[in-house]
Amino acid sequence: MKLVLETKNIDKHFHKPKDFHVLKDISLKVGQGEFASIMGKSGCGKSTLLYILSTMDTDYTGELYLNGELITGMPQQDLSRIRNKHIGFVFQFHYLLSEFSVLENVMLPAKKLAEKSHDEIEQDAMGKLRMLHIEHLAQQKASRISGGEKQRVAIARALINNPSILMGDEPTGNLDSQNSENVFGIFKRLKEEHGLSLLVVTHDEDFAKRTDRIIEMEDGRISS
Ligand SMILES: Nc1ncnc2c1ncn2[C@@H]1O[C@H](COP(=O)(O)OP(=O)(O)OP(=O)(O)O)[C@@H](O)[C@H]1O
Repeated sequence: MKLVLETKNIDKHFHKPKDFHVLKDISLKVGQGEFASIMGKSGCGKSTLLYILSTMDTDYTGELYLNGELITGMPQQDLSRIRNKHIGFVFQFHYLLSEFSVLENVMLPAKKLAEKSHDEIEQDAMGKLRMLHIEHLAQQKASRISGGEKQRVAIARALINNPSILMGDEPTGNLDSQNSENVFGIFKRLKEEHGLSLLVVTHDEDFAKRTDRIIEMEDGRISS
């Protein structure tokens, strides 16, 4: 199986207010087309780990590989490009720009990457909206759509640069059960129809049970 994400022996300490060994010897692998979830008690280090895996935090020891390439130690400028191109991120809160239209929000990460023309990016963005059955919302202001719709727009935005992996930090944490189910269905379809890899931190056992693999964390370690 082709590996999309791999870590070797990741350790991290917080130094303030006192030394705290938050991540301990984290080695994990996520293959192409794999849908994995991370579970564990509040405070066990899940978000801290996801921050490192998504290349936003570089203050750790050990190694992080994306598509077989060593990411650890790369200059910030390269990291930001790799992040934008290869990693999609969906948070608990959608972080859409409320005064921009849905379409403009989805186009933003592709504009930042600046590899395609405005028209191509617009076509791609409409394609993602169609895929998520929200193309009718394209011209709506982001502030004027429902919570479930906002999360689907956030997923479309995370997919606009065709990432290798989609990461989620409690992506259904703010949603009711019907909208959570919709998001699970979308993730499953992305895996099955598009071969996307997904790694999702969740407290929702029902969600996690239906992923390919649950990575259990306990006190900064992977326990199973
Ligand atoms: N910047 C920081 N400085 C010091 N300690 C921190 C910092 N950020 C997080 N922590 C601590 O590190 C531990 C792990 O936090 P983290 O947010 O990764 O946990 P989590 O498993 O994602 O929790 P939750 O499920 O509640 O979101 C917690 O004890 C937290 O208080």
